[in-house]
Amino acid sequence: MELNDDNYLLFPILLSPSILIFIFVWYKASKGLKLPPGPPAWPIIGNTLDLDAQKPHTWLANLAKCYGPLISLRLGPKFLVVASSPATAREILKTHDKDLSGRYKSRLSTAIPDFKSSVIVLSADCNERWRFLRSNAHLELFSARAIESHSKIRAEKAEEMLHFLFEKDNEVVAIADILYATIVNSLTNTMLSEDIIGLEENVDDLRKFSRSLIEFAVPGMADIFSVMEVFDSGTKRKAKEYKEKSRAVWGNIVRDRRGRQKDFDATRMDFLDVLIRNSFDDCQIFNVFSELFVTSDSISTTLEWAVAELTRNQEAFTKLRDEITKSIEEGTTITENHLTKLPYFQACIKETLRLHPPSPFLVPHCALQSCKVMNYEVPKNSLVVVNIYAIGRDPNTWEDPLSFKPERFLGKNIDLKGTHYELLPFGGGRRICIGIPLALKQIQLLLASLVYAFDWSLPDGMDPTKLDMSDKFSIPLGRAKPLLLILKKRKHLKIHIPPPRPKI
Ligand code: HEM
Repeated sequence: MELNDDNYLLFPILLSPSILIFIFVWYKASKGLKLPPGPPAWPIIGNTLDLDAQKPHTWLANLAKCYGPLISLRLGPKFLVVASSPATAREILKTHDKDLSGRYKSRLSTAIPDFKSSVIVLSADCNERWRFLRSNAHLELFSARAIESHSKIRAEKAEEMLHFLFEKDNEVVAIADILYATIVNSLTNTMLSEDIIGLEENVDDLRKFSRSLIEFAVPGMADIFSVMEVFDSGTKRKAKEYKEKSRAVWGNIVRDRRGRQKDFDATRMDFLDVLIRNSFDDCQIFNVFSELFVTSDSISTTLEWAVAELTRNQEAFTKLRDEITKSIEEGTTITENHLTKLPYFQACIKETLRLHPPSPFLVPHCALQSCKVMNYEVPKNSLVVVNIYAIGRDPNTWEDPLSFKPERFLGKNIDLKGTHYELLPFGGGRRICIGIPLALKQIQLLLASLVYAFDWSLPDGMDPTKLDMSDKFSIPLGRAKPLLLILKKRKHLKIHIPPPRPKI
């Protein structure tokens, strides 16, 4: 029998008297702690059955309204601590950053060979290996020099997307899929100098693989209730699937490159060469790449939300297009550098990330040490999350929080670098996202290209103000229904878009 996260029927059988005694002792001991407030918990199972797995972000936001900006819940014998205000986020990501900078070590992550020595996002703590990978990824992919040197790749991929969409002129397109394939290829070209998917291909399989990695960062039922380990065949199966799929995606590329190392040309070195030359084995390389490529989904999801919001808010769309148009010289291409100087454009991106953060809880942190946050105990090994979805929609922080109003950011000194605790789409502290510069460049270039090159409309003459904006919980937090859009190439485009380069 396979254990899955919805399977609670085994509890009565599993809870033998000795286990009950153990949990009772633990429960009594934790009673003495002054934990953050939270909803009443059942003995033994805690709040596990209360958790709304369909909409945890809104459920936890509502709990914060009842119990305050720092709450605690019990997942069996484990604690979950949730911060839902700028002040409590600051406590987690700045004041207690060192103690709370761990990641959850799930059974799934320990079932993969060499996992802990080849991941950044999911590294259980900030150890030497994490530092090595983080600094090398920074140097090769995200430093100012690296970002600049890869700008050609991003421009080429944006042009490929435009040509593809010109071909689909006036047809209905699932815009997130095309953006996703564009971003995946842009990222894999940056990391290992190759495309891995065609724009016309179905992206579902690749996206499914990418989303399966999220499960590595959170506890499943067998993590929470160790008595269930005996029934847990799901972990083994998922680990096997991950290994097979990661080999299928990266295996040939890595094998090929190893074969070409004798002709190594230092002037064309990419991140894959760096890993090979630092003696990473195949599995380790697959882990590094799988983890980094997951982020393409966050970028395309952000763009899909931005396009949906701008479709619904015609006034904002017109203002944005005017600003972009004025900044482009006749006969030139859209370039990344001038986009950073457009205030309304930057405000639209911040406003999208405020309302629709792809990671509504960041990547869950884990307490490496017990510590006191705002006079409450956070026990060692607690799972600690910041509900940035709740913070972004809190009327105590934002006026008219549910409306898309980029103007709110104009003239305000609020950036995305993790020190303005009311806006934290990339997290903060030592586990802050290292891909911020790349993610922003990519979002800016692709959004500007779509706004500038096309007139947008919805299928069947649908009224844009009636567009359904519901979300469906997943990581990244995406739209409940994919955005279907008709893009019509604008007449008299004054930018130059070179013809696509023939594929070799
Ligand atoms: C819209 C796009 C993106 C969003 C919203 C985003 C968001 C985040 C968030 C919330 C975290 C966790 C921060 C925390 O735990 O406090 C994170 C971590 C990370 N991100 Fe991103 N990210 C994006 C794009 C990227 C890209 C393009 C890359 C690289 C290719 C990247 C690489 C990483 C890495 C390596 C970490 C782990 C840092 C660590 O644990 O030390 N991200 N990101």
